[in-house]
Amino acid sequence: MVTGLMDEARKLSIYTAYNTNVDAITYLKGETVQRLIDEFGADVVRKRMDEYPRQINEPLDFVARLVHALKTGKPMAVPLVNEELHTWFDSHFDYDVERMGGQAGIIANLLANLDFRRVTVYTPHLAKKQAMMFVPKRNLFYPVIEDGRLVLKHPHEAYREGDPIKVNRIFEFRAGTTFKLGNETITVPFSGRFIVSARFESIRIYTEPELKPFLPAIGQMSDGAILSGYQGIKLRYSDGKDANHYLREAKKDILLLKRERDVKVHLEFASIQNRELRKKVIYNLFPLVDSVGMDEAEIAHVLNALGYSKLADRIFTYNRIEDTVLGGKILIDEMNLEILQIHTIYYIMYITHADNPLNEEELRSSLELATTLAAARASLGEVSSQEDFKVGLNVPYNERGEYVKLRFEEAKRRLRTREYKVVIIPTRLVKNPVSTVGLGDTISAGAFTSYLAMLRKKGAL
Ligand SMILES: Nc1ncnc2c1ncn2[C@@H]1O[C@H](COP(=O)(O)OP(=O)(O)O)[C@@H](O)[C@H]1O
Ligand SMILES: O=P(O)(O)OC[C@H]1O[C@](O)(CO)[C@@H](O)[C@@H]1O
Ligand SMILES: [Mg+2]
Repeated sequence: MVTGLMDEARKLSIYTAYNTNVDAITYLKGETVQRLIDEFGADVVRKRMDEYPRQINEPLDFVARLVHALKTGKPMAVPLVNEELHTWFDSHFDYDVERMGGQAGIIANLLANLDFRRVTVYTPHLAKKQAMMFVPKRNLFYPVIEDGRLVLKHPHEAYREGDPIKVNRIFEFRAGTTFKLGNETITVPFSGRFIVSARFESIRIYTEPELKPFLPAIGQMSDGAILSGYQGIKLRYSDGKDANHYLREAKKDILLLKRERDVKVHLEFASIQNRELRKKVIYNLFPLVDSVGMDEAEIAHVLNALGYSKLADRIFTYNRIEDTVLGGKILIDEMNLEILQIHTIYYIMYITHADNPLNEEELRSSLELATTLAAARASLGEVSSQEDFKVGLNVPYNERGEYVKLRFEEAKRRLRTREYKVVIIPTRLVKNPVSTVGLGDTISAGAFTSYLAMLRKKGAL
């Protein structure tokens, strides 16, 4: 059934923007973490963990946030604001794997590999190295303006010498890894990734002014748009520009995309450490988009920014289904979203209003496709073809699958859900994933496009 749905989804044309980067991946071993802790001293690390730095200014900030992430097993991302630290990272870690990073880049490659009709990707900075990380597929395009006209070229033909390049450091951690923090023995509870996101002045999240007038045309030729990268906006820049400026432009972009055709827009949320910025992104952009996707740490952060700090703490600490449903209901109501998708390690959930054109079974099948796609990527490292997708079908549901369903039924009885459609599926979880970074992007791309495919079949797109 999901294979048939994938065939439908593949008929779509998708636009995706804004963020791409190079992910430099390190696979963390217990000894590596131990060495870091020993270098700074357990007490010093613990003290900095209590201070909970929101950005990385010096190596100790990194070590403290990394150890915190490992202790909770949560997917976290912390901005790196001090460019000089690259040298420190280089002296402490080997980066064997370099690959496409950033929601827009990952999703563009994925959908192109799955033979979608047309994938148009836009990223404001396209250095040669970045461009070459795009897959050599003929259905993949980058918009270029030539003689005042919109021309679609493959990213390999569209790079600009001299564009800045952004490198994020990814630390993949695995459940069961152990190390000691002083007397405390820490065992990592879940596999995941810790992202050190480069946040430097030179990288901006925006559409170049020459391209902007063509956004209505791009919207018109697309069945859906997947936008992300807003987490990369900084509150202030030295040239006087600020987050308000970039968010105003981001709002214009969405309205322009929708001008000629009410193209559905999905926003893939990513961790924003700064609460002020997080709030701005939520309040400015969520009301303009149709669909939002995020992970469990992110929904907790979002609810916190909206003032629901107790609920946020509960989700962050216990990840209970009932709390996530409650949080999801709050979010789709306050932001009037058409659909919200939350992915967690054990389950994926959709929440819509009761009048959504799709029925619960259809919504579930969209999530089934999403987890199958993620399982394929986790097994293989990359989904390079339609055939690869099928690998996901052989990955069993996680061992808590039945428990998840039970708790969900309980939650539905306890909470008022009549005005909503809430569906959940257990994840297909790969025991030894090649990597986990980008699996959430994969889930969201699979979920949103299959959702669109079903809407289209019903004449609701
Ligand atoms: N080993 C695995 N096998 C299959 N799916 C996984 C595995 N590990 C994580 N996932 C899925 O990937 C999601 C990660 O999403 P997210 O935290 O948004 O990552 P990213 O932002 O790096 O894409 C999890 O919520 C889970 O559903
Ligand atoms: O927030 P940034 O720096 O744009 O980075 C996003 C990060 O999220 C991912 O896209 C995974 O979701 C990584 O590939 C990337 O490093
Ligand atoms: Mg994510």
